[in-house]
Amino acid sequence: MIWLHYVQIKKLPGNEDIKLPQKMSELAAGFDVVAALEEEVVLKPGQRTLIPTGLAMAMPAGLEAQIRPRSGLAFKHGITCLNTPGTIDADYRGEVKVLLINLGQEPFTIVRGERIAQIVFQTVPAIELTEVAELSETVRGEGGFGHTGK
Ligand SMILES: O=c1ccn([C@H]2C[C@H](O)[C@@H](COP(=O)(O)OP(=O)(O)OP(=O)(O)O)O2)c(=O)[nH]1
Repeated sequence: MIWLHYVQIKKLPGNEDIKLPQKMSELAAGFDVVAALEEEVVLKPGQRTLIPTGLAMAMPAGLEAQIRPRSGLAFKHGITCLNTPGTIDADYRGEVKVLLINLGQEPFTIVRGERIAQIVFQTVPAIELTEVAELSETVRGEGGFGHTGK
């Protein structure tokens, strides 16, 4: 069964022309989001920039939204999200922004309305942290960071 979550989304003033995040196929996990830039931005190799989406959201408690790169932009141009996955908290009411970085060799131009990233919604488990003096024992113990070899 598919549980439907209701997320409110608002176009910020001056962004009435901006498309709402859109699934590009029936079962796509992500909603593509577009750049709400007033003027085009040229991202030089190694440069990062915060791109506005012109949108704000309100999710029910227990959801988060992740801002993830688009694989096509990453593969063809080296454009990715620096903080991937970016976290949008359910109580955040500011403009959703996308932190892009150009890891490619060429300058990359971003224009208004271009699909720059995707939003994937996730449920967040309710967690309560309990401080303890001793942790339960496991076979792995403190092994990590490649302790099982290649
Ligand atoms: O890619 C992102 C990441 C974050 N945000 C917004 C929504 C999120 O709820 C808020 C805070 O993000 P985060 O917790 O990652 O940032 P922080 O560096 O811990 O800042 P803060 O002290 O404002 O929480 O910024 C975005 O718009 N895009």
